[in-house]
Amino acid sequence: MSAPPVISVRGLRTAFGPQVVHDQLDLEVRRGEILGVVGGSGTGKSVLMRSIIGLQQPEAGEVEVLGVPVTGAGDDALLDIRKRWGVLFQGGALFSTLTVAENIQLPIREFYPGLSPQLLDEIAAYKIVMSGLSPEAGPKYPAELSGGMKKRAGLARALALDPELLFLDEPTAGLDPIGAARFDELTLSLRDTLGLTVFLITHDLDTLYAICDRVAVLADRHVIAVGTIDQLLAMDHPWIQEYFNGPRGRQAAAAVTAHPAGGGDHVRDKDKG
Ligand SMILES: Nc1ncnc2c1ncn2[C@@H]1O[C@H](COP(=O)(O)OP(=O)(O)OP(=O)(O)O)[C@@H](O)[C@H]1O
Repeated sequence: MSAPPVISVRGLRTAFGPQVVHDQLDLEVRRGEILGVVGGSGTGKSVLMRSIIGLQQPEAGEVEVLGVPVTGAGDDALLDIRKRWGVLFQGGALFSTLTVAENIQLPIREFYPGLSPQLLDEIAAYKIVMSGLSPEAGPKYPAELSGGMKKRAGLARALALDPELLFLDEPTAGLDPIGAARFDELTLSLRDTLGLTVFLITHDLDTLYAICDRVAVLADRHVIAVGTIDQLLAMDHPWIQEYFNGPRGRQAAAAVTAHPAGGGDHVRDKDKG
């Protein structure tokens, strides 16, 4: 019997006034996988993430996360489940008036108000190192960080409560290719060492090839396909073909073939198994 999905979305319908963003959208995310979510600009990837984490109430449909219904859940149920996921929003969403360490401590204080300042400092220092920042980043303010450091600080905050599930909204956007590849490696190694499930919105084809186990494609207001890249390539949907088989897609595929030590092998090997 297969394990229950970590995220289950059924029949989701989301609208803003007359604009219907999702209709009859279904999606399942499996435990331990890195699921890439792609789609043209404005197809509703971020809105989908917000619906899954209870920030956007759908007009219809059901969302379950870690076996807990999110749609229509009361504040108490949501509070309990929010502890079990971490979110890196687009742009990092760090509080500019707080240091990196204070940003990381914020969700911990919210859920565990009795912790001593010393313990909070220790936890923040641990998350900072875990996210690939140097310890000196702790007392810095977001304005003093580079784009890549901001992403890592946002990641450290997302990891603050030792989540089982991580949501990443365009984590490599705005990073140079080397910084983006390093962030991909970090995501992969955190998934492997912490046993995380990762819901990853991205436009970055290199990320998809390098670290995603499966990819969900959003178009026409729903998920039109989910599968490994090889499985998607076998479909004749025009957007999928243009996206993965266009010049950038072919370049990303070639990069994985040229550097077989990267995560792409892991994707393909896993698929074969
Ligand atoms: N709070 C809101 N109020 C009204 N419309 C919204 C709101 N949030 C999102 N939308 C609309 O929903 C649609 C989907 O937005 P979303 O941000 O999910 O797209 P996306 O697929 O993540 O795009 P991108 O790849 O450009 O980030 C867009 O047309 C957007 O304008």
